Amino acid sequence: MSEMTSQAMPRPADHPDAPTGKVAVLLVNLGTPDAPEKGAVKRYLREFLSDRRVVEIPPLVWQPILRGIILNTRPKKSAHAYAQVWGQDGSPLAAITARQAKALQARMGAGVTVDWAMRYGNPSIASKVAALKEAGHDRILFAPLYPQYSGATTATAVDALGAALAEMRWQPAIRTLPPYHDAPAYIAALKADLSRQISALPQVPEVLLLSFHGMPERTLHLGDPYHCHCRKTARLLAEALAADFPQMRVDTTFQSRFGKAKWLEPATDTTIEAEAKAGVRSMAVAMPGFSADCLETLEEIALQGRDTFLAAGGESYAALTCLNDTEAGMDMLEALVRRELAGWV
Ligand SMILES: C=CC1=C(C)c2cc3[nH]c(cc4nc(cc5[nH]c(cc1n2)c(C)c5CCC(=O)O)C(CCC(=O)O)=C4C)c(C)c3C=C
Ligand SMILES: [Fe+2]
Ligand SMILES: [Fe+2]
Repeated sequence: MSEMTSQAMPRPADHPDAPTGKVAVLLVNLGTPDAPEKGAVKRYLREFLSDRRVVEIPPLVWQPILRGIILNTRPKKSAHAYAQVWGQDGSPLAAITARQAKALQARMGAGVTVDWAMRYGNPSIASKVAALKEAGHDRILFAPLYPQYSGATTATAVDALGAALAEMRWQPAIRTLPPYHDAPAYIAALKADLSRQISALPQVPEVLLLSFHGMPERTLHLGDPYHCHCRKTARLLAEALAADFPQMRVDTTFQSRFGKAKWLEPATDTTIEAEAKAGVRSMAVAMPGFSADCLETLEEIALQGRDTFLAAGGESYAALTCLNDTEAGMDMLEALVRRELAGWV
């Protein structure tokens, strides 16, 4: 068949050659168990902690430890923690990410499809990328919702995207959202939302901790930019907040330590205790590295953190919420996404 004949032939809308040109945004976060139960948590932790981007110990050494010890002890403890924060609509991380996608869809209008996926557990990145392609999206903005880049979060999400694309004969075109730790829209959203929350407290706290998820300290020396990104976010945010709350001291800490290696310091839990013991009576903790509230913010910081602070002599403790699907948070997401979609829509 000549080129001319084939071009003259009418093409049905569902023909694979039909130029659909549909654009999608896929919001991605870490992932969470399907239920706050031992079995579901074990499946989730097996996938998560088998990721060589997350635990950088040779598999021949790590897998026996993971399967022989950790997966026999941690799921029960973690399931109990998840049960304390589980809501009507499931895991907070999944429920909030779904709400962010819905709110962004409303802002972007019918010209762009917005969906969400998780790096571990469900809904998987592979299933969503395949479904978007199937539905005629030939351009996808892949947006891992980690303001600070790390190998253990951003890179592994992009790895999973790459693995999904590797299964496709005809791939969609891809853009990925870069880290946004110092984006003016991000710092402005945090300043607005945290100022609102702090102003609603009975008093301005003496100390505000900016608590970021930790990482093994070794990753810093290997060149992972995560620690530097956290420090820069903290500096810009502290400068922005100083205008509204000049008396409030702002410090940076790292939470959620896992395993035996040395992690980034200072640690959030020991700092909360040390501050109370040193005479600080009122404290607030913000977690700017989390785009959505999750186990690590709602259980570790809001519940355990309060117990620690009060037991050490503190009197007033507030765990501030993440940007989630607040107006400020959605203004930021919309701005970042529109910037990345330039030329596509
Ligand atoms: C926001 C950035 C995150 C970084 C960086 C990060 C690194 C990291 N995490 C672990 C181990 C665990 N993290 C767990 C939960 C968890 N971690 C993040 C985010 C980051 N992790 C989130 C958003 C969550 C919450 C998930 C939820 O369902 O709500 C857990 C599981 C829970 C538990 O059993 O405690 C583990 C384990 C490592 C080892 C690591 C860096 C190498
Ligand atoms: Fe984590
Ligand atoms: Fe934790």
